[in-house]
Amino acid sequence: MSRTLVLVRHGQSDWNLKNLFTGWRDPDLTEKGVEEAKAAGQRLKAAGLHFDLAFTSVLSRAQRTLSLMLTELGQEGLETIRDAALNERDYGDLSGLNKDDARAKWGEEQVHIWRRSYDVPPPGGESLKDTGARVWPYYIHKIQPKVLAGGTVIVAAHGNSLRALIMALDGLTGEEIVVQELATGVPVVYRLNADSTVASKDVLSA
Ligand SMILES: O=C(O)[C@@H](CO)OP(=O)(O)O
Repeated sequence: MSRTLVLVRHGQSDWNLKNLFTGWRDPDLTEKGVEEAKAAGQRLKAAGLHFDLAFTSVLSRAQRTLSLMLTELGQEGLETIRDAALNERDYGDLSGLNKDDARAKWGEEQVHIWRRSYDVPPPGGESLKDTGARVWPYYIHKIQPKVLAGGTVIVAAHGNSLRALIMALDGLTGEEIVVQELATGVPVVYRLNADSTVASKDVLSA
């Protein structure tokens, strides 16, 4: 029984590089992002992982990251389910704004609250709690059953949709998740027990 779940945040996007709030906007990967995705695939291969199913969002940066990893793994044709439930948190009115310009306008503290607090949404957007409200049911109903059936499953998604998932898997509180960051292109490998609790967690960093 493999019961393995791998989470990977997409490689650097063009808007990560430009320091813009991205959310549901759809920039492509940068060259660095492409290299990060390939390196993630190589690390998964070196760890001996072979996947039964993939999940990703409907956004290009996550889909392309998945496709680049699967090419490295020699699994280009892997069955893949794409769903907006795994999209990045919606940044609302901040989408497309420069993060430093936002700090200059609203102050460092307010921008940090919008970016990292658990339940304060940015104007017109989603808080991490709101993001979890769509990610957690999707995980419980669609992803977890495949893992508990013994599968090896990869999820290529986004900084905040994956932080919401990690909060649930690791049993973190709203205060504890605030300081958790997720690097681009770094696979996090969970092995689950039959009762769905986490048996082990390994971060495959460079
Ligand atoms: O802009 C975004 O959508 C996210 C992820 O890049 O940024 P933040 O780190 O502010 O949550």
